[in-house]
Amino acid sequence: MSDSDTYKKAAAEAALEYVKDDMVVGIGTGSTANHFIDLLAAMKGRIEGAVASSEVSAERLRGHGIPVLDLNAVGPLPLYVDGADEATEHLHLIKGGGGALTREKIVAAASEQFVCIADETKLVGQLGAFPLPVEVIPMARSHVGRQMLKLGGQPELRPGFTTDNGNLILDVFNLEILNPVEMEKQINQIAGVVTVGIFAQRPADVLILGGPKGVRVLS
Ligand SMILES: O=C[C@H](O)[C@H](O)[C@H](O)COP(=O)(O)O
Repeated sequence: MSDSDTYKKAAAEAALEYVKDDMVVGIGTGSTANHFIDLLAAMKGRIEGAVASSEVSAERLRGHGIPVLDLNAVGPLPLYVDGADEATEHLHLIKGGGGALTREKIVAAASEQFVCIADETKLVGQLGAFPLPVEVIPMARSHVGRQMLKLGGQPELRPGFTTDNGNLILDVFNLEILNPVEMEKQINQIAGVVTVGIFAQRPADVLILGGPKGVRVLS
């Protein structure tokens, strides 16, 4: 296992303490969330099940025998655990490197507590070095791309990628995200945008960072 993977796993392990008996747990997507899913398997008899933020996570949960439930059938969730591509000390995030941002934002919005797990290299002073994923309706691809140029970013269509919702991803390079809450609102309002990968209006509640010196918790 690489160092980065070891740190991701350590963060995932630390998140297990937020899981309580009989919970339905919201589950994210990506390599860090995968560690969490694998560790959660040991608790499968104690939780009611999980709501997945992607088909790939649902598959992995089922592979461990963890029941995957429909968000509409379970109502608000007590806990959501997911990774991030970038995080600030204000617990604002960029997510969507794996393309699952829309369902992730839905599950985060429907959860009382959002515990974000990551290796400590994800902690940044300002969001935006990671190209910002924006999920768009296919016919709006060019229109949204032009609006991103006006905001100062360079959009690139993620090649050969379709989201679980049948849409496309624009990865927007070099955006200066000085005010994540405002930028999230502004991009969300562009016609054809399904979801922008800034998670600031609903930030994480807890950020668990794994690193060479152990695990650090920001909240
Ligand atoms: O769409 C994917 C998600 O937002 C992931 O949580 C994010 O890309 C981080 O992934 P990883 O844990 O693999 O670094």
